[in-house]
Amino acid sequence: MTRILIVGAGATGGYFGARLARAARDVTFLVRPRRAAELRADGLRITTLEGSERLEPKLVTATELDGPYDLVLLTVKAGSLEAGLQDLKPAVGPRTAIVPFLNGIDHLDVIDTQFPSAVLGAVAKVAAQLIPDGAITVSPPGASLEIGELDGGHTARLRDTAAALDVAGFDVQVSDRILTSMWHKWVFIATTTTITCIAQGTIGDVAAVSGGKGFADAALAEAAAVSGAAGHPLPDAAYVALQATVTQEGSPFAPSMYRDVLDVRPTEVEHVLASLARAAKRLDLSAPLLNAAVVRLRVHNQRVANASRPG
Ligand SMILES: NC(=O)C1=CN([C@@H]2O[C@H](COP(=O)(O)OP(=O)(O)OC[C@H]3O[C@@H](n4cnc5c(N)ncnc54)[C@H](OP(=O)(O)O)[C@@H]3O)[C@@H](O)[C@H]2O)C=CC1
Ligand SMILES: CC(C)(CO)C(=O)C(=O)O
Repeated sequence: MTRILIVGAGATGGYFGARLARAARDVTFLVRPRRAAELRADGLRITTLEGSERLEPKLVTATELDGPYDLVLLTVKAGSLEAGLQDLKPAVGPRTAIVPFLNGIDHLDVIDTQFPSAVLGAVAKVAAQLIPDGAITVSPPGASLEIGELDGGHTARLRDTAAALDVAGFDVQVSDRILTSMWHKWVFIATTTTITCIAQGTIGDVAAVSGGKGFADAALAEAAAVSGAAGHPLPDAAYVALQATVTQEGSPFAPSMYRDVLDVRPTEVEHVLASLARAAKRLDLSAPLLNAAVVRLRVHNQRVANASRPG
């Protein structure tokens, strides 16, 4: 059976890992000592609209890793990427496939440098949150995972990975254009983060005020222009659908980075927003809203860092 290692048992790793464990896949979570203690004491607790469940997950810490796994789901945030890859070293062999859940695309090169040819492209979708008591809450509309070889190839490891991940609780799709899918999700996450973090409200809050829809439209236009100029244009129908989503009245939607702001946690501003703003600059595109959101979130991150400094 495919040996699966989930790096991180936070919102996404905990949810997808729990679904795989429930389906009797051979799943181990690589966690740090504090999370290991919490999970040993309280179990891995997941709450969805259908109810709550508790699992006793198989855990390992970095010093306990004893050899390669077949498949690694990398579910740490961007700020923990380098350290996570370092910890992961004993678990990656010549045949290990790594599936990263991170938004954006810069991590692909970082992983490839450390573990050449191991990484698959991936788009993870779920609205999940690790709450302060260590449980994970998941909101509708459900979860999915799209994976693919970066060169679009149809390899045996891709087929094996998809088969190992094909369980109840999330959809799995294989794509021969995974980089484009990653760019398009990046457009979505950067747009909704820009809208909600600058305006300090949900998508519905912004759509409800005068000027809100125009602001949301403009944020989408900036992000989509970068994707297009980078070689991944949004098809017209996808653009129109995104436009409807980001201007939808009554929408309670808020991306994970806005939830991070509300909960006073550091955001992935450099990886998700600043990187796209830099791409805009390289491509000679103007992106004033993206740049404003970058500054807004850098200030937030600085406040969080200052607050956690002793004295
Ligand atoms: N949340 C969401 O709805 C979605 C998030 N994403 C993306 O997925 C990624 C993960 O997000 P999310 O799951 O929300 O993040 P969380 O913060 O909820 O979970 C990340 C987990 O990684 C753990 N971790 C960090 N470093 C290590 C390490 N070296 N070894 C083991 N565990 C480690 C942290 O544990 P600790 O610090 O306690 O040790 C934490 O529990 C992000 O890039 C995000 O953008 C994508 C789709 C949806
Ligand atoms: C947009 C969403 C919820 C999709 O899974 C996401 O990736 C995030 O909020 O970080």
